[in-house]
This record gives sequence, structure tokens and C-alpha cells, in this order.
Amino acid sequence: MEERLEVLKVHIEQAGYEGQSDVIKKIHFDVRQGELVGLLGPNGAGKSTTIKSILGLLKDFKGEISFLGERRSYAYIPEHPILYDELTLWEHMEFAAAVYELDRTVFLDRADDLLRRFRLLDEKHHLPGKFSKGMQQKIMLILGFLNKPDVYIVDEPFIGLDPKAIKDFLGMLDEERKRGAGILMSTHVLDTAERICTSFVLLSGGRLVANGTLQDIQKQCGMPDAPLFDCFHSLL
Ligand SMILES: Nc1ncnc2c1ncn2[C@@H]1O[C@H](COP(=O)(O)OP(=O)(O)OP(=O)(O)O)[C@@H](O)[C@H]1O
Repeated sequence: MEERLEVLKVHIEQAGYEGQSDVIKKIHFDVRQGELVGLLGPNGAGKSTTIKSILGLLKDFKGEISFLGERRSYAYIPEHPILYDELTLWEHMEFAAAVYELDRTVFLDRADDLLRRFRLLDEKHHLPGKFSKGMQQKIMLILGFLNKPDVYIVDEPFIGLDPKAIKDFLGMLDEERKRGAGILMSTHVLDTAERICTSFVLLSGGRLVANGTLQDIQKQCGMPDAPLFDCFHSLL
């Protein structure tokens, strides 16, 4: 079988904020090509702090984050849309394409495909400030998928999307995994995580509680065949 490379290596010794520099400690895990890793844990467990560490946003950080290749090729899809009031949807896409230095033909192809998939073709010249929350969230997905990066870092994608949009999103993630991208996704929606993730990183109180496939985690908590939800509660 073809070797699957690590697209993201996370070695956090400690990270945090002014006043508490060790909110999270000793968080070590990898994301390989084709993997969808679920980043799970109760409120305040340290998922966002872990994501901020990976994105290089924390001053108080000790450890090492490595991406595959010299150029960090990743897309971050935030939980809450971050959009410019004065730019139309299409202008957001053009802006992202310029930042990613996408070839014009490739951009136009991908842009058309993504707008169709997420059913925003008719709104492409509208200002997103007037869009619904779900529609704004879909823009963040479109901007993330435009670049086809090595790594996706997705923060709680399921809140606010309708079932059809979730299905479109999951279909797109699947295609990207098959292409060789690796995905790290934080979520509280455990039944969906159990269905789609290839492995899990479970955090609690800023520490790594479990890291592995569902089978590994079932073994760790001595509950073979138990759903992720039950393992999660047993381990916490
Ligand atoms: N900007 C900040 N300044 C200081 N402390 C913070 C800051 N952001 C988060 N924290 C603290 O860090 C800890 C971990 O929070 P974090 O946001 O990483 O958790 P989370 O797992 O993402 O939670 P949730 O599921 O509620 O989003 C919490 O105790 C929180 O109070």
C-alpha cells in the first residue's frame, strides 16, 4: 500500500494565554494524508486553544507544529464566518484566489463548481452581510475548498448548516481525502464524528485523554463495540 505521509504534526508542550500559559499541555498527534481526525472534548477542554496553536496565533506557545512541504498549504474554516461587509461573495472568492495565487482557469473552474455545489450561484454578486448565517458559513467552506490545500483545519462545521449543506460539505471532504488531503475537525456532534472520522483526538482539561481509531478508544476504556458517545463519557 502507498505510504500515507503526515501532512500535519502537532507537538504542543504547552500553550495558553497571558496569565495562564499552560491551558493545554503535552498534546501530541499527527494527521496523515486521507485521514479525517476528529478533535473532541467538552466545553473548555482546549480544542480552540489547540487549533490556535496550530495556526500560530498564540504568543504563549512551546512546542513544534510541522506541515508537509516547505510552503504551509492549509485552509482554516472557522466556526464563525469572517467576512468583509463591502465585498460581494464573488469578490471574496477573487480575493482568496489572489492570496492563494491560483491560476485563473483553475480558479474559474473550481469557483463555478463550488458555487453550484453549495447552491450560491445566483447570489454570487451579492453582499454576504445580508446572507443568512448558514449561507455565510457556506462561503467559509467555499473559500476553504478553493485552494485544495494539503491540510484542512475545520472548527465545528455542523452548527448552522442545513442537512443538505452538511451532506454537500461531507461529500466535498470525502473527495478531498481521496485526493490526499488530511483533515482535523473539531466538533461536539459525536454521532456524525463517529460515522465520518478515521481517528480521534480526545481532550479534557487541556490534556490528551485518548488518540486513535474508535477501536483503539473502545479498547482503552474497556468497552468493545460501544458507541463513541459512551466511550467519551467513560473516559471523561
Ligand atoms: N482568550 C483567552 N484568554 C484566556 N483564557 C482563555 C482564552 N480562550 C480560552 N481560554 C481558556 O482556555 C481554556 C480552554 O478553552 P478552549 O476555548 O480552548 O476550549 P474548547 O475545547 O474549544 O471549548 P468549547 O467546546 O467550549 O469551544 C478554558 O479554560 C478557557 O477559559
